Amino acid sequence: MSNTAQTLPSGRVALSQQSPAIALGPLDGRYRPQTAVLVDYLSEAALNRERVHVEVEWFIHLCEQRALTGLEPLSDEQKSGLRAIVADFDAASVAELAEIEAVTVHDVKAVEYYIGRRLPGLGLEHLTPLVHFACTSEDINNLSYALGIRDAINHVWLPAARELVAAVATMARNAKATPMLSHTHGQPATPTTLGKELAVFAHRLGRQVQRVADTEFLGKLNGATGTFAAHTAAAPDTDWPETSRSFVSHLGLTWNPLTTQIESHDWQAELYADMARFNRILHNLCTDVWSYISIGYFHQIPVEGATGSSTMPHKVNPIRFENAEANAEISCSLLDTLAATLVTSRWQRDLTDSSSQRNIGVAFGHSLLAVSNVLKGLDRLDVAQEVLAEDLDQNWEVLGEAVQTAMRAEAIAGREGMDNPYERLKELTRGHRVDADRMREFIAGLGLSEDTARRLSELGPGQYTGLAEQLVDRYLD
Ligand SMILES: O=C(O)C[C@H](Nc1ncnc2c1ncn2[C@@H]1O[C@H](COP(=O)(O)O)[C@@H](O)[C@H]1O)C(=O)O
Repeated sequence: MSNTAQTLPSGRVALSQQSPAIALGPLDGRYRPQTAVLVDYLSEAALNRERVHVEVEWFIHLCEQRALTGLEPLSDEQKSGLRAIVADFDAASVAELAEIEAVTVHDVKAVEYYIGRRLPGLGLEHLTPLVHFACTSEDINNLSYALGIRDAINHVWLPAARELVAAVATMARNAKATPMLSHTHGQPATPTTLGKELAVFAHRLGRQVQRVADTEFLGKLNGATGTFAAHTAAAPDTDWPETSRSFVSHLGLTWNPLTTQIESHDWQAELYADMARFNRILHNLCTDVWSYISIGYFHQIPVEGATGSSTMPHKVNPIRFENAEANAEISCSLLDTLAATLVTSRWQRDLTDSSSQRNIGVAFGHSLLAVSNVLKGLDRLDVAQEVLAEDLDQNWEVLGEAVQTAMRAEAIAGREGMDNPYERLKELTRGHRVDADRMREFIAGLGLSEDTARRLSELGPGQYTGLAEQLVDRYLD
């Protein structure tokens, strides 16, 4: 249903009819400055440009391979003329394709005609039947998507994700020796360091980034039902599987030899599962940092001129982390849907993948937005050392674990009087606040060996951080 009226029934201006066009979705509207970079790889226009690219390269490949009687390798001039169709693809090309597609009602057929229109200018009119030769649309589509997704990953998503991992790792190193009370189950627990906790996130995110970087981008070109039927009917003497393999490899993709009409999309499902996992770990980082901000462990550095709350002037809200949470969730829901549905296609094909793959850029865009907001948010955090120290000092009972474990070691070494260590510490600490004096007095009265007693007496909650600092040094990449 289209609404072409300039005015709505309410008398309001029809925003849908304004020029320049007003976006429906936030990625092309409010958030466009952060996400426009993906338009070059994952927009419909980029898909069509990639389709032109694949058709042109297949045309050149068939000539180079002399795959049909009468074909000769093209001259350098002819090849660069063909490749210029791809290089020069612009807004006018988008409009022309739309005009052709309005007639064909078939997007890939429109690309074929678009290229065909340009062959006379290159002295190649006699080779018009070679455009889209023996191809089904999916031969072109799967390769075009694989190339667009690969480039979006390599040129956009991975650099952003790596920048984020590096930023978290830098924060982790800077805070590797900053003691912090832990909160397992939300309750005071064995202290750690802020840096070690951030290192966990850098490590986790880094693993997912590596999985994404290792993605195998598969492609196929084998005709309407994956059998090279049309190819062999037309030219039985050509080694079509090899011609297909060398073509797909020449594009920089991994050849998939066994498919139905469609490339099975399993590699996409694998990639989206990894990206979704990255988003979820990022979401976990956001909610942890948000919580640390809320209990004062981080100060947020106010942005000059910015407003926190429209009514409460004192506030600096953690909006970057909240925005990232929402965008990570939306990205995950799209990635999950794509991963779950793309692996299924009825019999030799149904067209659901065509419609759902049009949202790949949206899924990537929301993930990119989440990453960009976390980067901005982290950049405006200061560690509130005094709050961290004060919280540790209020929770001396967390040393109960240290004392009971040292007592066990003493008992195993044969020292008398070390009975029921856990129970004795439980009696002292469970549900009670224990201050420094009480804990030290208790330790002094235990009858520990001189060495252990000295070591424990030097321990406060701020020193009971185990190997946290060394773990950051040794294991954070
Ligand atoms: O090579 C072929 O085309 C073979 C054909 N299968 C198709 N394969 C790929 N694309 C096809 C197919 N069929 C339609 N279309 C065109 O896909 C477009 C779907 O539009 P949208 O739902 O917006 O993604 C829209 O442009 C459709 O016209 C078959 O019969 O098996």
